[in-house]
Amino acid sequence: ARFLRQVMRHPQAGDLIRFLFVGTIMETGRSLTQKIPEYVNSFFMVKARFARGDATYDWVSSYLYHHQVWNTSRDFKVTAKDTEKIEDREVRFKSGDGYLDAVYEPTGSAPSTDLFHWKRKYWITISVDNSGLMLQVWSLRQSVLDDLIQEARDFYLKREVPPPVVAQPPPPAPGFTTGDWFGTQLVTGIFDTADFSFTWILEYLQSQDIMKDIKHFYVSTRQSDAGWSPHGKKATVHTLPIKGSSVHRFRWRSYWVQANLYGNVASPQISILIHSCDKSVLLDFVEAARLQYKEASIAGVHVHLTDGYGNWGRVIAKNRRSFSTLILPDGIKETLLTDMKDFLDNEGWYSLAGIPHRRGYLLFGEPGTGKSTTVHALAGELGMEIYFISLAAPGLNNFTLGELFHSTPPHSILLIEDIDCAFPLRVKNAEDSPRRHPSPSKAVDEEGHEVGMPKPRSMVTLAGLLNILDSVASQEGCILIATTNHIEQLDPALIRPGRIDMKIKYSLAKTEQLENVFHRFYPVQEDLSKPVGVKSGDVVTTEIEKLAQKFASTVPHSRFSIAQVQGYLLGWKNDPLGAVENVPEWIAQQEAETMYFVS
Ligand SMILES: Nc1ncnc2c1ncn2[C@@H]1O[C@H](COP(=O)(O)OP(=O)(O)OP(=O)(O)O)[C@@H](O)[C@H]1O
Repeated sequence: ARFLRQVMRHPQAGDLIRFLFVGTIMETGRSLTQKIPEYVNSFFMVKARFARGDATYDWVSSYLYHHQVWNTSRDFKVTAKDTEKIEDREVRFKSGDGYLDAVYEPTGSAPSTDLFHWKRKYWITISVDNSGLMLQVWSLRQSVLDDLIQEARDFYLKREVPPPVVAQPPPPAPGFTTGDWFGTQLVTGIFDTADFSFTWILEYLQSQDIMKDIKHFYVSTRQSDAGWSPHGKKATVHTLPIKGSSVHRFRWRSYWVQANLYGNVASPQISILIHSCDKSVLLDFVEAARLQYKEASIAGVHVHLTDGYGNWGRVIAKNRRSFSTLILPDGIKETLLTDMKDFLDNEGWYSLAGIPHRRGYLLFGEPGTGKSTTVHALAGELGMEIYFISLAAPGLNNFTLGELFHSTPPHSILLIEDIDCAFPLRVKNAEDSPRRHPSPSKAVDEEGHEVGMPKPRSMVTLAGLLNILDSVASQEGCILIATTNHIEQLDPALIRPGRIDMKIKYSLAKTEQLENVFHRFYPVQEDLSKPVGVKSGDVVTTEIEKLAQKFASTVPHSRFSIAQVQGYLLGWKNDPLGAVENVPEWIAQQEAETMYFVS
């Protein structure tokens, strides 16, 4: 204490204390003058930061752009672009002279600050820098910011200008993935040719006129592939967008969608990016495409062909064949149709009974008697698609056939034409042998065919085919229809119930069928005195019935196929009288030809 008193008595000590005191007060005052505005600011202001790449950034910036907040900007990036595909936050000129236009964008390289009077009520300070946007709303309430963002979002969803292009997705994996690469505001679906959904999506995009600005095409006049044609089956020239040519943005329902077409002609791919967080929107999109495709296939019949590598490839759209034009002996058509409908309607019964829900039909008989025609007519009548397999197709073996069976969608018709070609051709000296086909128990070569037997026309073996028919690969809910001209060449194991449940024999034309074919060529309409299209002199509607009977009684029954009779009638398509009068000559000619070939 004595030391302290001595120090205080020192003349400079008082100055030092005063200095410290005044210094402290000044420093406190200085920091208060700094803190008070910050405090006042934060008290009267709500701040929000929006990062580039985030959906909120897109909403708010497009909203502000629309309200001309950046009209005062003095720092632009200028690029030449096609202004038909204009993006937000760009000043645009449209010259219409076919050249690209100059497009201005605020650079954001140096921070800039603008003031926005929102709703003539709230002042908002807006700063832009490289990382994004900063908003300061002059208000005590955060709800003002909430309202602003909500309004920006609503504006964004309703606006007519598409959102910015999203970069091409990485190499696709089949199926759906939700916005892994782009953040949670995008839902992405990838579709490639190997999957049926590819055709649905492509046709859907084309039907919405979405690809009208594509500039590079693969052009083909040969393929009748419904998938690629913008005008369906009527077009004679088909176009397939080529790699790198297309990114399309469009509005679907209330969402913005970006469709990218990429890959090459052999394996094109489509990715669909939807500006939404909700995966179900993508599922709805696919469903809409599927339904449209289904409607189109009700108008016609889609036939899927194989690509030789175990995949379903091209799709052909065929005209729907009316069931009434199918001419079979009484009751056959009705039996087939009723049986198939019953099968399709009773899936639940099959599962309760523990029986695999699949059904097989064998249509056998002479060529040209209507087996393939029956399948087409049934597909049209039941609204089903045909998946067509020829066992003699190059590249088809037990493995690829299994793959095809496995990837056939339920509720379709799997058609195997000429199923006998999987087995060795009959040889004369083997004719009477009880077993003419390779037995799984006999020695087989490396391709699975029995040693010593004549080579079959297909790489698919009987054992392989039986395995596939029984295996789980065989799709449930499918109708298998096999056709053959040589039922006698089929192994009994192949056509036993469970594999083939119903066998229908197709015979050469009987009298009633001949009459029917005649009527099909010269249809009669009640209000016309002449049959439709008939030119020959005196024939009137009432006479057609008599002519049909005469024709049917002149042509020997069970001698000619409907295809042969049809071929003859085509030569007289406007002249029923001529057809009847000249038919004996045609018959004699046919018989002479048959004798010539037999001898
Ligand atoms: N029963 C039929 N009803 C209607 N048209 C038929 C009938 N049979 C044959 N045709 C006509 O003949 C043509 C050939 O018929 P389709 O191809 O159906 O015969 P197929 O029995 O399948 O012959 P293949 O055994 O040679 O394949 C078709 O254009 C079809 O219009």
